[in-house]
Amino acid sequence: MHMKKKVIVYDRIEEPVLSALQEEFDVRIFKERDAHDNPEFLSFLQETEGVIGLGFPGQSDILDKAPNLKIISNVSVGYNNLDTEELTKRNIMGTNTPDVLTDTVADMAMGLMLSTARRMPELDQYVKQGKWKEAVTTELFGVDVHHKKLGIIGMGRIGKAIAQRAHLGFNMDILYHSRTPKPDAEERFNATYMNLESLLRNSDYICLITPLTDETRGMIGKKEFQLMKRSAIFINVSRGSTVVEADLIEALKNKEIAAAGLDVYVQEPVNPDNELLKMKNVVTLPHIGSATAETEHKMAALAAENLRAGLNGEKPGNLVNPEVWKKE
Ligand SMILES: NC(=O)C1=CN([C@@H]2O[C@H](COP(=O)(O)OP(=O)(O)OC[C@H]3O[C@@H](n4cnc5c(N)ncnc54)[C@H](O)[C@@H]3O)[C@@H](O)[C@H]2O)C=CC1
Ligand SMILES: O=C(O)C(=O)CO
Repeated sequence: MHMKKKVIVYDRIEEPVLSALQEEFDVRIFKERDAHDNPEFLSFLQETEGVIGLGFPGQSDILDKAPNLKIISNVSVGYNNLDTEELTKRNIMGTNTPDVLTDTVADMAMGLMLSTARRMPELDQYVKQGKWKEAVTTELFGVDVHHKKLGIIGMGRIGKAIAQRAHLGFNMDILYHSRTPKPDAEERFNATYMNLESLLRNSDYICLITPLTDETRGMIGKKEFQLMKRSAIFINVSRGSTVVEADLIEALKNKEIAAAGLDVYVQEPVNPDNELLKMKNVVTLPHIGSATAETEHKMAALAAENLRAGLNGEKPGNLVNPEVWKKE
C-alpha cells in the first residue's frame, strides 16, 4: 500500500488548505509547546518529511531529531526562525511567503502610524465610556501625519508599499535606510537615501521593517532613540528583537521620543506585565500585520504549494536557501 508522507502542521494553517493537505499527506498538528519534550511530537518528527506552519524552530537541536526532513515551509515572509546554513548543510529546503502579504502589512503599518499619531485607541475608550466631552480637549489632540517626514528602515517589498501609501496618499517626505540604495523607490516616491544616524535625526515618524538577522538584532537601542526627535513616533512592524525593548521603554519614560506603535515584541505573546502595555502613548497590536482573512488564505495556499513542490522533488518557488537546490 502507498504510504502517505508525514507532514507536521506547526501551530496552525487555515482551511481549506488544511483539509487539502490532510487528503494528500499523513498530517499531524502540533503547537509550540510540543516542540520541546512531547514524546508524540518527537516520535512523529523522526519520520516527518515536511513541516508547514508558523515559527517552527528550525535549529540544529530540533533538526537532529528530524532525520527525514526535506522541507520547512513557513507561512510567513520572515524566516528568522530558520537557521538557513544549518538547513543547507543537512539538505533541507526552507521556504517563505513573500509578496502576497505586502499590501496587507503596509496597510497595517499606516494604520498603526495614524492610530498612534491621532491617539485613536485612547479616544475610542473615552467615547465608549460615555466621556465624549472629556475626550475633546487639547491634551488629547494628536499630531498630523500628512506632509511630515517618514523614515523607513528596510526599503524592501513592504517598505516600498509603505512609502507608496505615505508619499502618494499622505504627501509625506520619504527618507530611507537599507543595505543598498533603491533607485526605484527614489524615482517613484521621491525617497531620499540616508545613513541610519541622519534618518533618525531627521524623521518625524520612523518605521522599522527589516528582517531579523544577526545584523539587525538590537539595531535600534539607547543611542538610536537619543538621536531621534523628542516628537518622533516610532513604529515597529519587523520583529521585536530588532529593538532593544528595555531601551524603548526608557526612551518613552524619559520622553526622548513621543510615542510608539508596535505590532511585534521580543517575547510573543507579550508578557502582560511588560511596561509597554501600561503606557498611554504606546499603541499595541498582537503581531497581526498580515492577518486579514484574504491574506491568510493566500499565504496558506502559497506555503502549501511550496511544501508540495519540495516533497515532490520539484524546486519550490520561494526557497530561502536556494543553494540547497542541486539538480541530480
Ligand atoms: N508584523 C508582521 O506581521 C509582519 C512582519 N514582517 C517582517 O518584515 C520583514 C520584511 O519583509 P519584506 O519587506 O517582504 O522583506 P524584503 O526582503 O523585501 O525587505 C527587507 C529590506 O530590509 C533591508 N535590510 C536588511 N538588512 C538590513 C540592515 N541591516 N539595515 C538596513 N536595512 C536592511 C533589505 O535591504 C531589504 O530592502 C520580514 O522579514 C518580517 O520580519 C513581514 C510580514 C508581516
Ligand atoms: O510574514 C511574516 O513574517 C509575519 O510576521 C506574519 O505574517
